[in-house]
Amino acid sequence: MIPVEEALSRVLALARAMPVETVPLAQAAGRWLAEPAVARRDQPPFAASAMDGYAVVGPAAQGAEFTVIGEAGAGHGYAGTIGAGQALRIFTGAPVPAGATQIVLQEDVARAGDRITVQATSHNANIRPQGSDFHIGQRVDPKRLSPNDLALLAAMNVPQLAVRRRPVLAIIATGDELMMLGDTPGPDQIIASNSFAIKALAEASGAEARLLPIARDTEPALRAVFDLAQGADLVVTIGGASVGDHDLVARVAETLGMERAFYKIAMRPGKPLMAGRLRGVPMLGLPGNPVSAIVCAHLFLLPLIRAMLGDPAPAPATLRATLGVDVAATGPRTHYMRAQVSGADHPVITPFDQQDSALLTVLCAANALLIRPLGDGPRRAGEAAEFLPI
Ligand SMILES: Nc1nc2c(c(=O)[nH]1)N[C@H]1C(S)=C(S)[C@@H](COP(=O)(O)OP(=O)(O)OC[C@H]3O[C@@H](n4cnc5c(N)ncnc54)[C@H](O)[C@@H]3O)O[C@H]1N2
Ligand code: MOO
Repeated sequence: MIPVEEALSRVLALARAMPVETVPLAQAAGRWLAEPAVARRDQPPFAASAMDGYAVVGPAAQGAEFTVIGEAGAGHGYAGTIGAGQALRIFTGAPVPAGATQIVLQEDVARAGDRITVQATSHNANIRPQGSDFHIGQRVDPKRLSPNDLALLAAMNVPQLAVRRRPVLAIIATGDELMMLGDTPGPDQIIASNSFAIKALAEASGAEARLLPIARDTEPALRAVFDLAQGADLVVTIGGASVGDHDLVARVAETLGMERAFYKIAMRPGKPLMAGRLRGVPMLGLPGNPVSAIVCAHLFLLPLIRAMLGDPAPAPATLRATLGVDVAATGPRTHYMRAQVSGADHPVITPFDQQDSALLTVLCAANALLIRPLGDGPRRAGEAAEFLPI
């Protein structure tokens, strides 16, 4: 058994950056930008009015009078220049005319024909200078693209983006007891439920996941499903990782040439995790117990996917909280306890009493994994602890 940190660094060492492809901006949400994108214009491209009102040569004090000589709207600038005593009717987003230094809010003037009288002194210019958001040439560096990033890049007039290709993840559930959702389970069977969590987690992290047929517990069946995984960028098996007579994953993967990075980790749940390189791509053998498989996905699969997509800091980001209850000493494995964190400013974390790695209901009630380091002594309520939000 190797420590979790060592296992993670060996998993990340399996990652190769995905190739780059170009996609239209409208299809780039959630994708990983691979190369800097560069603004092709200033924003705003001209000094723009921030308010509906009147452009004048300021400062406009209470009682000042101006003659309105024209109008500018968003998309319709005014070609002339504003001089002392003159005002231009102007609307939010319109280019500020030459000469004007202040936009007086329409609420702050009284208008009679083409004359306006300022009712209240204001020192706000209400003008957004040219380039006050960004300048031509400003870069957006590689990152995962949020909806906000897409708005920024669109404003920068960048229609195409160089992004990492999504890694294709092949998911192989193994075991004679498993049935596909929708089929009728026999008396000794359960639904292959883990695959759906793994698929959803991987897709939320930027991969494209494919559920392969369930592999029965024979070497030829497993080999046949491994063959179906060819072409994937990443292979994940679920189950069959332990020491039982029917746990064939390691044996079959090795006959297919898997170079093992490690097998077995000092963690709970997830001890029988296996990792390596199979037919040129990373492979993770997740344990079958539902919570073990899903916890291992958070700790190893998602960081691996992030590393393949170019994330420079792919490791899981942990947070700190105060223990809500006393906790017992840990054994020789780091324990990832299903827990509830509450309180935004001063988070308090409380693990569930039930920690069996088969309990999906407990996992679903949890919003965090309380990390109890291996070999740690008992801890009292009120002490600090680390957790991983899930
Ligand atoms: N003698 C020992 N027995 C076990 C050990 C051990 O060290 N010595 N380790 C235990 C630990 S820890 C785990 S975790 C499990 C993992 O075993 P496997 O990876 O071989 O998983 P399976 O035996 O195939 O299945 C375990 C459990 O999970 C259910 N399962 C499997 N796949 C799925 C799926 N896709 N969806 C939902 N549920 C699934 C399966 O039916 C079993 O109930 O081994 C312990 N045993
Ligand atoms: O991964 Mo195993 O559940 O440690 O139960």
